[in-house]
Amino acid sequence: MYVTDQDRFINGACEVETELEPLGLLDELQAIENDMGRKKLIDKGPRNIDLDILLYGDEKVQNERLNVPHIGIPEREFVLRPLAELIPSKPLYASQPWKLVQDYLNDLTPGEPLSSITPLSSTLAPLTPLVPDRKTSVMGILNMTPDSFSDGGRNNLESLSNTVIELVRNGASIIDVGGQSTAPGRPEVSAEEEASRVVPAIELIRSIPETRHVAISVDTYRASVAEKAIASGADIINDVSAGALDADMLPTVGRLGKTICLMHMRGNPQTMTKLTSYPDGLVPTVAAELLSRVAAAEAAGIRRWRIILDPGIGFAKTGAQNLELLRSLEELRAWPGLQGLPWLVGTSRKSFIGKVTGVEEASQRVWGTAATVAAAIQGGADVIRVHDVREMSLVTTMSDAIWRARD
Ligand SMILES: Nc1ncnc2c1ncn2[C@@H]1O[C@H](COP(=O)(O)OP(=O)(O)OP(=O)(O)O)[C@@H](O)[C@H]1O
Ligand SMILES: Nc1nc2c(c(=O)[nH]1)N=C(CO)CN2
Ligand SMILES: [Mg+2]
Repeated sequence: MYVTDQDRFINGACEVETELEPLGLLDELQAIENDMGRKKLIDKGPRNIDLDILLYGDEKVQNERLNVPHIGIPEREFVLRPLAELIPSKPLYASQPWKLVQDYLNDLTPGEPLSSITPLSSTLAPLTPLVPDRKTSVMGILNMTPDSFSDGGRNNLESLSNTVIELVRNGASIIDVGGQSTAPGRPEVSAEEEASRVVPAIELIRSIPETRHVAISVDTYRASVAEKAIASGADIINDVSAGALDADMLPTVGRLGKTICLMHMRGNPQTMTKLTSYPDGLVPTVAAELLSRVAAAEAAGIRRWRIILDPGIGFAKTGAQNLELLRSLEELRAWPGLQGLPWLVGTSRKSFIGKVTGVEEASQRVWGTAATVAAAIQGGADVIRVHDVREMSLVTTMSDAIWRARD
């Protein structure tokens, strides 16, 4: 990981007993590194020894010299694997699915190539797209737009706080905060206005004990909004344009080291409804266009293990194309160059469901949405993005029981 142009090296974890305080222990470890003649010329590059403190009992340390738990743990399988061997009984993250990751890591044959682990936050178990019995994550939509079709504006912090607590109680492990609608033809708001809608929501979620551990995603295609959101505590940037609408987006997320969702779309929300021609086939074209966004993201410094893909249901697609994509998720997941990356699928209440079922009112499209969620999970989705969190969490649990069994 990080610097791949270097010799192979060995990683291990060990448990020690010490009377040293955390900073004293760091001093001791650094003295050993120095004694061994450590030279570090490239950040994360070759060095003859590296001694890090991963955990210190259950203590948390946060100062300019030391962060414990080590902030690199959630994205480093070379750390997770020896840790899982060492402390199989200790869940390292707040949420339950971590146990599954730990069991999975413990089952791996030593020496197997590293598999893929996508961190969502520093407290939530990462996505493990290659684990057959992984649980699908539910991303709950929190619209902070006054024009949203789902639930209107939310100015009142107390009711907002109840809303997010409810989302989490009902099964959301990720909250997707949006300050501007990307539905076809909705008005654009200024970046300042958009940031002023999402930042207070992020701060609020981080301040409520019950929701502090969820991952916060921000639905934006603007780099300046992403930067402010991350500064307020967001973990994931959900960019419906996959970085194409703002040249600063990919470098910003790369620099800040966060996870990004790259969604397939064409044009912008104003023009996309006309851009539905796929003469070389829908699935091959969506795959190829996503491959080029992945390449752009990596070139901008975003780590491959911090990328989530999304077929972009309802974006530059006809109703029939949305259905075809839902049917083809397995093929997309297996596409050469895209294997091992996690997928998010967002179908919730969208108009193709209205078209098929004849339900005009978006908020009444719950049953139709349920069928799409089941289909997405059958196709291998790792995250589903929904409005009706309670109902769709039940659909997810049931779909996982059917499709995410180990055999
Ligand atoms: N838990 C920790 N263990 C060790 N060093 C830490 C920890 N938290 C913060 N640091 C700081 O990180 C600095 C850089 O560490 P080092 O040069 O070993 O980087 P590295 O090992 O390449 O990176 P990483 O620690 O991310 O693997 C150290 O000087 C130390 O002050
Ligand atoms: N990642 C992702 N983000 C979205 C999606 C979607 O399908 N996927 N749909 C939206 C419009 O409802 C808004 N944002
Ligand atoms: Mg180190």
